[in-house]
Amino acid sequence: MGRLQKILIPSLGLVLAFWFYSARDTFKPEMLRGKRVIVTGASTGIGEQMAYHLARMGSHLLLTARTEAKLQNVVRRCLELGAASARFVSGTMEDMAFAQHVVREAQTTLGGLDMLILNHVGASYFGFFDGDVEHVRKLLEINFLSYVAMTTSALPMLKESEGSIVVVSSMAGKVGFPFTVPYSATKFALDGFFSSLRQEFTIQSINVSITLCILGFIDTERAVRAAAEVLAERPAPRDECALEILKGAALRRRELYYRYSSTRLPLLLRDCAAELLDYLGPRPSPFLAAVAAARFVMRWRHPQGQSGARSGGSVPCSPRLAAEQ
Ligand SMILES: NC(=O)C1=CN([C@@H]2O[C@H](COP(=O)(O)OP(=O)(O)OC[C@H]3O[C@@H](n4cnc5c(N)ncnc54)[C@H](OP(=O)(O)O)[C@@H]3O)[C@@H](O)[C@H]2O)C=CC1
Ligand SMILES: C[C@H](CCC(=O)O)[C@H]1CC[C@H]2[C@@H]3C(=O)C[C@@H]4C[C@H](O)CC[C@]4(C)[C@H]3CC[C@]12C
Repeated sequence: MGRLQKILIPSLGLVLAFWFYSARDTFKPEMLRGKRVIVTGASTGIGEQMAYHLARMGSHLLLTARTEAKLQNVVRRCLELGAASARFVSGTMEDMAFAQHVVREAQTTLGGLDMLILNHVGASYFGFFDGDVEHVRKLLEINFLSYVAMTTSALPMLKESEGSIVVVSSMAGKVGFPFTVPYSATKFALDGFFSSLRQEFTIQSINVSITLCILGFIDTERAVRAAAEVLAERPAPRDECALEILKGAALRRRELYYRYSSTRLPLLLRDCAAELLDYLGPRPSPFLAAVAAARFVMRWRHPQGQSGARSGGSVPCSPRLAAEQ
């Protein structure tokens, strides 16, 4: 009987887990047909690609970014691809009044809102933190506060439609890596705000889903220009990334990882071997990553050599730079 219990209970657990995961909904493009969607940061990159996918699925689109000429082209292409309707509002998300204005446009032109896709990101840099506090403040306004402002304004419409909020974040919003200090701070803030808000929605039975998207390196122009020479990782395609975000949103997933292998798996490591993940960092190159891993193991086996080994002035020294010195 005892042996039967030892086998039967875990087997039952496995069967239930398999049933739970395999019985989850599957995505169909019709899910987004006729939906009224705002996409921010839609003039280039992942936002532009999301607009094209939504257009093919027959959604109503309200696009926004700063550059009017680019938005005009994206709207034209969306109409060619089959969007139910497509329009844009141009302006900067440094201005919270503009963020709220975009949401009001959805009310007046679309008569409501089903999905709010928060994707825009202000320009930053890939390098050591330079101490520019004003840059951090400005980036927080663009990458975080405007997301809060738009969500707050859109909530009455989203409650009405039982709609969705999609927050495009990054691995840099889950794990601290060198060279993205201001950017990473804004992405961590998004997790804090939206993960807490999701809990409150559940408590209050508010049927508005929040999908937090954790992305790795994607082949958009700006990201490739900033980081491709430094990172060993090959960037993933932006059109596939855009589609995965929309699938996750339509299925009302709480979090989405793209690509899974370069985001979810390192995050599992974060929870059980955070120091190793710190040492590997944003994988500079296979050789330097191996050097960093070897150094980590050596230090782990001989902990007396630890003090000061990682400090390089006031800013921690990364494995990449440490190995280069
Ligand atoms: N590419 C990558 O490797 C990764 C990207 N991500 C996230 O994905 C999202 C999209 O990134 P990606 O497509 O690469 O970025 P892009 O730089 O290609 O696009 C950024 C968009 O934001 C708009 N934008 C920039 N500044 C402002 C502003 N002040 N006000 C309003 N709009 C602005 C830009 O348009 P315009 O200049 O016309 O205003 C553009 O449409 C971001 O949230 C980013 O953090 C996450 C992980 C990795
Ligand atoms: C530095 C880039 C922004 C440049 C600019 O604003 O002009 C960053 C934009 C996206 C970043 C990548 C990202 O978010 C995913 C990874 C997160 C890790 O913490 C670091 C490596 C990333 C590939 C990261 C690299 C910098 C960006 C390309």
